[in-house]
Amino acid sequence: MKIYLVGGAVRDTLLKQTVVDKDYVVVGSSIDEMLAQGYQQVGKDFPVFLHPKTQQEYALARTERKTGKGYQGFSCDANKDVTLADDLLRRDLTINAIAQDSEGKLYDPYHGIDDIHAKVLRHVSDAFIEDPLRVLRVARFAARFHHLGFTIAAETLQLMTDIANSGELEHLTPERVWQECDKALSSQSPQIFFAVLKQCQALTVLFPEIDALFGVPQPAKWHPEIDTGVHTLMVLEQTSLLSSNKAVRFAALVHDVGKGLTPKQEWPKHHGHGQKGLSIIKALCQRIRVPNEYRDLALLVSDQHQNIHNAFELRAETIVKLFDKGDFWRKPQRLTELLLCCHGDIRGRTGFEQASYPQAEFLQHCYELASNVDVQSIISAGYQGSQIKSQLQLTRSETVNSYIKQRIEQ
Ligand SMILES: Nc1ccn([C@@H]2O[C@H](COP(=O)(O)OP(=O)(O)OP(=O)(O)O)[C@@H](O)[C@H]2O)c(=O)n1
Ligand SMILES: [Mg+2]
Repeated sequence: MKIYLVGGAVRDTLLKQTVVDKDYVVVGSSIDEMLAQGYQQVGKDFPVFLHPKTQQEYALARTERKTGKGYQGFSCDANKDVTLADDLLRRDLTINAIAQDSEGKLYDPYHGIDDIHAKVLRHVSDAFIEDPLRVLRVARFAARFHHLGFTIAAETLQLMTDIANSGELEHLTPERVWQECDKALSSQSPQIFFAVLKQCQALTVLFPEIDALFGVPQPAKWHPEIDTGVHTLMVLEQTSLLSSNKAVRFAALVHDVGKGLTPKQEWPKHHGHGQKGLSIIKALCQRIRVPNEYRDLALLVSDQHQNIHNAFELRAETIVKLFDKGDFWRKPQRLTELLLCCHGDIRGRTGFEQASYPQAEFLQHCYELASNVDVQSIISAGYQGSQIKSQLQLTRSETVNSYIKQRIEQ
């Protein structure tokens, strides 16, 4: 048998990127032989094993044939005669179909190295369409390598569009969709993931809530880019530049989904869109199993972003109530996360990419002052039971109020 390093590790080395995990392909072996050598089989449907010591993934070279719908409808053949070239042929992209032997020699029958130099994401063969998850994978690689200048080959984008239009994406499990989305959110340019899904018509199937924002206008005075879908991806881009926190990026993505519900006759205004968005966000998060931590921040951002933009017009009492509602006394980082999204929202407009956001500093200062109010002194002053809470709120509001007055006088 012969073992080759394959996939991400070879690609990322050639791209001079950090190698995350190592995948190996084993040619000329069998399940029994692998087990006899101490490898542990992990794949139920695929002959994939873990190395007894390193725990890295070793897969028998295989060919695949689609037998049913979705991710699981595969039958695979991993007999001893399957060659390296056969195995590489069934892989998604040419840049992922380069193998390297233990001496460092590269095997590249489908010209992945040329595509690395040309910065092209190109499918290897027609087998591409057999796995609908690849639509999401390619969108994710486009997001991950966007800063290096990578684009998707026209023929590959066409195949992705064909898959999207075939209805195959509907068979992907919610967990797989979220897994790809979550990885895309940690890439350098998450907005490209969604832009690519839009381009190949997969967005309407996978994220109809986001797709619905394209073609919805906003007032040109505040939004020179006008289109809400365009704005949404700009906000995701700008927020991602401000923060690598995936929950923050997700909240940025969905902050304006409520605008998709505005009746046409009210366009380009979107009264109360932040509150209208809440039910959409809840349904989206339930559908694709978004973690609660992401969902809760997204709900907060949708609900509060307009309020936060208007921070300088808010009364002290309203500001303190906002801190209560967001549970910031227990989770101070949530205020920071909310403010990052709001800053990204302001920057995610044509011509505002460098805008500062004084509301953030202002509210952070209000928060610090309010959280310094000492509960103990309220208790010592003789307040009891529910009085403590209302007195605490009152004192916090007074503290914030004197800061506001002092700011205005300056
Ligand atoms: N749906 C899929 C999943 C994986 N692969 C192949 O299996 C390899 C390993 O898959 P994976 O570890 O998921 O991706 P990597 O390309 O290694 O990228 P990463 O660095 O994210 O692990 C890929 O390179 C690709 O050759 C594929 O062709 N089709
Ligand atoms: Mg890998």
